[in-house]
Amino acid sequence: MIELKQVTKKYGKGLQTTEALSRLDLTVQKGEIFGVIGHSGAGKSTLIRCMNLLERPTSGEVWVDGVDLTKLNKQQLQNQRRKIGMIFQHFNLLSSASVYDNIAFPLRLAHVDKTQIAAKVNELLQLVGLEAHRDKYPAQLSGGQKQRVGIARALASDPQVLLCDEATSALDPQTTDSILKLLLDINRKFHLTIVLITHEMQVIQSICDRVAVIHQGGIVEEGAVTEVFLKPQHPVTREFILGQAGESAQLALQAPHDGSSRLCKLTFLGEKTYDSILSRTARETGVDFAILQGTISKIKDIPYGQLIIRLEGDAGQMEKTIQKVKAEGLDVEVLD
Ligand SMILES: Nc1ncnc2c1ncn2[C@@H]1O[C@H](COP(=O)(O)OP(=O)(O)OP(=O)(O)O)[C@@H](O)[C@H]1O
Repeated sequence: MIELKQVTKKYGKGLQTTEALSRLDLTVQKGEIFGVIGHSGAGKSTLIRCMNLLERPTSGEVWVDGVDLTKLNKQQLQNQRRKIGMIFQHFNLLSSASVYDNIAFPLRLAHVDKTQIAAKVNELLQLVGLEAHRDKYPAQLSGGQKQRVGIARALASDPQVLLCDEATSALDPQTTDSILKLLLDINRKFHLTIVLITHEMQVIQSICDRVAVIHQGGIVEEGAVTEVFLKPQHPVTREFILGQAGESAQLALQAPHDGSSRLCKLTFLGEKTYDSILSRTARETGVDFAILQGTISKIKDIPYGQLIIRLEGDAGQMEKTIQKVKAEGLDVEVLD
């Protein structure tokens, strides 16, 4: 659906040049929710703004729905952009226009007739749950309501892609959840491809199917959220995930432990999350275990659990335990 090929973006000239993106390749599939995560200055905003040519890449190609946007003239680009909606961290609403008029704005620009506009805006107001607020002005709305207007406006021209530029970063956690839920509903209802950028792993974990980690203008890790989240490879990805698990994982690793014990991290995914594989296996092999840290959560709607345990007992039996739980489908990382 979206393909970036060897995209480089440089800002400034001569000695003042900053290379925000360096020969970056990225593919987003139709209908998926794709997240890009990275620290401040990594190139996230530049990347998402290159996807609709709000920023024109210095070199490289940007393909959306089979068309290379970088090759289009102004009129062709304008037409193609109707397929790509965008929402922003600070909403970018027209402050002197009502909720209704903000949503109607792109339709009026496209010379859609009045009756059709009314029908479409009413439908969108209902979709985002703002029917009761249609005549209010942005200043009279909460942050979450403003973002709902932003979403409705972005959907007015029935786009195939929705780009979300830090869309929940200005919102409190509860409002963030409600906006993420709305994005997920829209994705499922309309099979809309969604690309979002964020610096919060929680956002990726809640709604994304795939994720790319961006660092210094390049993608350092990419894959299904379950893969990247549960088995992070790159140090930057590990930082994001460890940042989330917080202090408790660090404390677990400091537990007393010697040659006659092994520290292991077990990952349970899907239905296995609720299975008693560990105690069953330990009973069979006769080893003991201490649970040092545990998490249970969801990645989108897939449950997962992670345990840091200390196995204690005969070396051979500890090894047998590890092999058995692996054979039962758990992922085991021997930490020490
Ligand atoms: N208009 C600009 N002119 C010059 N340099 C820029 C411009 N926009 C971005 N940059 C630089 O490009 C790099 C990437 O910036 P970008 O805004 O894409 O990162 P980001 O990951 O979105 O950061 P943040 O999370 O802080 O918004 C940074 O070094 C930034 O200073």
